[in-house]
Amino acid sequence: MQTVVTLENIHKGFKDGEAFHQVLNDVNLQLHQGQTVALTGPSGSGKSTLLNIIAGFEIPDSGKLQLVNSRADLTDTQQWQDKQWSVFRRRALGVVFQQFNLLTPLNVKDNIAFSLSLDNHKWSSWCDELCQQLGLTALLNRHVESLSGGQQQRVAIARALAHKPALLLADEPTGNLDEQAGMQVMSLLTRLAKQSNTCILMVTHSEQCAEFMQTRWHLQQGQIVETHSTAKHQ
Ligand SMILES: Nc1ncnc2c1ncn2[C@@H]1O[C@H](COP(=O)(O)OP(=O)(O)OP(=O)(O)O)[C@@H](O)[C@H]1O
Repeated sequence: MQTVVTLENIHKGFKDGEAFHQVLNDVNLQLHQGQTVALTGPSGSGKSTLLNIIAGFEIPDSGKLQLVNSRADLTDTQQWQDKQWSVFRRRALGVVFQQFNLLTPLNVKDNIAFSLSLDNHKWSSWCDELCQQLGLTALLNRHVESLSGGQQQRVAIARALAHKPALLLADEPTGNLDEQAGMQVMSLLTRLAKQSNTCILMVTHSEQCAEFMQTRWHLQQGQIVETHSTAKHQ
């Protein structure tokens, strides 16, 4: 199976006044095509930091991060400049973070189409299917700022999956939804990711959301201390 991410001996800390707070302390992991993982752990344990490192929004203090490139090989990111990071993000990565970062002057369709256009993709039947399954078809011409939090969350998911990324990083992707809507979105997200063979690494505090992923990784004291299979809904 194609490996899409490897982290070897990753360390990351932040200065806190005079003190130094070690957040990730020798993290090692691999993610493969189509694999789905729930990342859990106490508040402040470094879950978002780990996602930010994989997305290139934070640079590790030490260690090796390899990511899949456009030829489906793994590449060491140490020498990557902004250009290589942006190519990786628009070709291989989808993100659904807590702030949706939707383009508020645009409507739903243009938000999704804009992100596709960054890598010269056009609207396809897959986009129609995504929108239909996410209940967005009737909302395509609505400005995103007029949508509810839950509707915006579904737009963020459609935008993240429209280019069939090799990797989806999701940080509490159902955080703005009530329990029933959250479960529906999780079910859709995992089904759609399966259709595009996308690997998902999802941060969650919700036991029920975690059960939609095949595997559970628990982050504590800077390390992934526990891994086991969950996959209740597979
Ligand atoms: N840019 C930053 N500058 C300084 N400290 C930071 C920065 N980013 C994260 N931290 C600190 O690193 C630690 C881990 O933060 P992180 O957001 O990764 O945790 P988390 O596990 O995602 O937490 P939560 O579940 O509450 O969202 C926290 O103590 C946080 O204050």
